[in-house]
Amino acid sequence: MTVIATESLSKRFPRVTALDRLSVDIAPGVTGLVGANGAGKSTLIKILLGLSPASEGRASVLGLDVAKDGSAIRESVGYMPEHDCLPPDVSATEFVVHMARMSGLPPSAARERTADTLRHVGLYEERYRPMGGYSTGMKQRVKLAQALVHDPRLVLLDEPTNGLDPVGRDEMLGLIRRVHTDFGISVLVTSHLLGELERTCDHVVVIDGGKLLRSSSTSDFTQATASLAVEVTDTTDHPDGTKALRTALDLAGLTVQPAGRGADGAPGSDHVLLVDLASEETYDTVRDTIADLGLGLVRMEQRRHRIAEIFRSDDDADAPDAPDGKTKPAGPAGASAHGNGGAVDAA
Ligand SMILES: Nc1ncnc2c1ncn2[C@@H]1O[C@H](COP(=O)(O)OP(=O)(O)OP(=O)(O)O)[C@@H](O)[C@H]1O
Repeated sequence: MTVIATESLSKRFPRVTALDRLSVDIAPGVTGLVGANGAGKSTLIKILLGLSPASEGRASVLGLDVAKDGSAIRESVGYMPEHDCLPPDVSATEFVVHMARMSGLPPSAARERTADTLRHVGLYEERYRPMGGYSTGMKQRVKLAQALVHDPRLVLLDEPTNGLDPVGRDEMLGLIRRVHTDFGISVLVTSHLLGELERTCDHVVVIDGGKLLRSSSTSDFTQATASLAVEVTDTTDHPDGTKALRTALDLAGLTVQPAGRGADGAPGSDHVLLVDLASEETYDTVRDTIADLGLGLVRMEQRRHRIAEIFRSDDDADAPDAPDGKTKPAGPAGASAHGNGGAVDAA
């Protein structure tokens, strides 16, 4: 079963091709749509909602044709737009009730659902305050609440973590996950941060220049790219701390290489080591080895993923279909014609 299916979907504006023969099937669950700014994410969402016609190709949402059934789609689908769209003088309650009424709910059901959804997004206490005084995080929560209020089967969330600090991001990602686990609603969530979607989504679709780069389960992405970037200080005992650490980690049986220069030509650092994340214990081994050597730890973090790595893993695997058979990659050759390589980082 698919909730969203596109077939050779294209959208051309006079100066730019925003979507270029995009074919992808999205199953129920939480799916991340990742791409750099301008990759075509918002354009795809607008087509899926029946708000903007495609130039070519076909798309269906919940089995409905986007070209013909726009209003039926919008009845069953919630939409959280990217940009700020909240009237500053009204309260969250007034606004979400209004959106519920616009979706066809009778007044009492609209009030009830509004209270439930605002509670779900953690805005219950502040719900009667004018939204002009809300923080960015609170505004994002109201936008999420209005997308959920009419009890949709699917929600399309356009950059819901935009403008949030790391804590706010984590909270929003947790809420998004619970939209599916608590209510069974499928989610398509866009971001330019691959790393944050990896933590939240069952499946990740990557687009670049309007083309499909890759569509696969999140675990496939993580396995393909998991490594630990480690940077240490030098000491009097170890004037080249990085070298000493590399030798010790080799002896401890870990696979280590210098970060050097990235495959996409981005500058790396001679002082950063990349350690293959064989298991959770890798963290402990690295920490203990650094402590034994008496070195200072500057940073230890899961390595940032870059679009270039996705190209590389596609090459290595000869652009295979995902195990569930849903993937139809456009292939790295076509995708690399666009200039956004390296612009998508992990959170
Ligand atoms: N109405 C429009 N007229 C002309 N060009 C457009 C229009 N809407 C989008 N585009 C162009 O289409 C491309 C894809 O834009 P889109 O907004 O879908 O990207 P995005 O992945 O959502 O990026 P962002 O996160 O920056 O919004 C961009 O080059 C954009 O400038």
